Amino acid sequence: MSATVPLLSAHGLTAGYGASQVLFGIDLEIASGQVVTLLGRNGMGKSTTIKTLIGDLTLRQGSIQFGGQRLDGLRPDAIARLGMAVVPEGRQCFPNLTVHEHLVAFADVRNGQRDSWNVERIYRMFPRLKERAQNLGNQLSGGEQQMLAIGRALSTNPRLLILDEATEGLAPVIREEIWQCLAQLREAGQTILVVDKYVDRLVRLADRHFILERGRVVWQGSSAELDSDRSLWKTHLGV
Ligand SMILES: Nc1ncnc2c1ncn2[C@@H]1O[C@H](COP(=O)(O)OP(=O)(O)OP(=O)(O)O)[C@@H](O)[C@H]1O
Repeated sequence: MSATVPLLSAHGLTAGYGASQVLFGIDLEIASGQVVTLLGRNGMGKSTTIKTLIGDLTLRQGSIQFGGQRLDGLRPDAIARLGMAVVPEGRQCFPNLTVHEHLVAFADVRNGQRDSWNVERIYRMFPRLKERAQNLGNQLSGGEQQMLAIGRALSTNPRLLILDEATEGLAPVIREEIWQCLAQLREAGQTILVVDKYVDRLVRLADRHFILERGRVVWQGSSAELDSDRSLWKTHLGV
């Protein structure tokens, strides 16, 4: 736990879908500049936690503080404006917008922020997007769409970048490009929350990990702790 106030602090999150409760009191903290993961087998509540953090799903109990502000009850667009950007599962690029249009349409330069993400900086991170600048969203490969989804999220200059299964369905070489990009973002001080299943890669990328099981955090710790205890991998992650 960091000595300073965390960028994100969630306590006792309870949420679900209709009559079905999925989260049973999730506690989560992310310090500024940290890369944190949510791990767990399929259906354990990782995406539901993210949907609750970004306001897509109603928080039933508990509280969320982000950058010193309470988020409970705020709409997703208000939460996004406070600096939370999500790269969702399935990427969701617009078929009729060009790559360039995607990167300028949502751009937001936060006041006084140095080194902000403008379109040139995003093209430097993803040279392939520059080559494809005038192509439409539906003309891109899966990997290019994923890079665009990350670039679009960065264009809002988020304080917290959230990736939900960002490497799902990508070829190993493209997946590695995405990991490299996240490593560069980490070097640049970007705070990131990642959901993904490649634990062996995530222990090299991230600082801390939270393992979910049936809507509860059953373990949290550092990469070194997770790396050195393979029984956790077997028991909770099935790897
Ligand atoms: N829209 C929905 N309506 C009803 N139940 C849902 C909905 N989305 C998810 N669930 C259920 O909530 C539980 C948690 O799902 P969630 O997607 O959060 O899991 P996850 O840990 O992200 O796993 P996965 O890797 O499979 O996405 C599962 O039992 C799932 O079936």
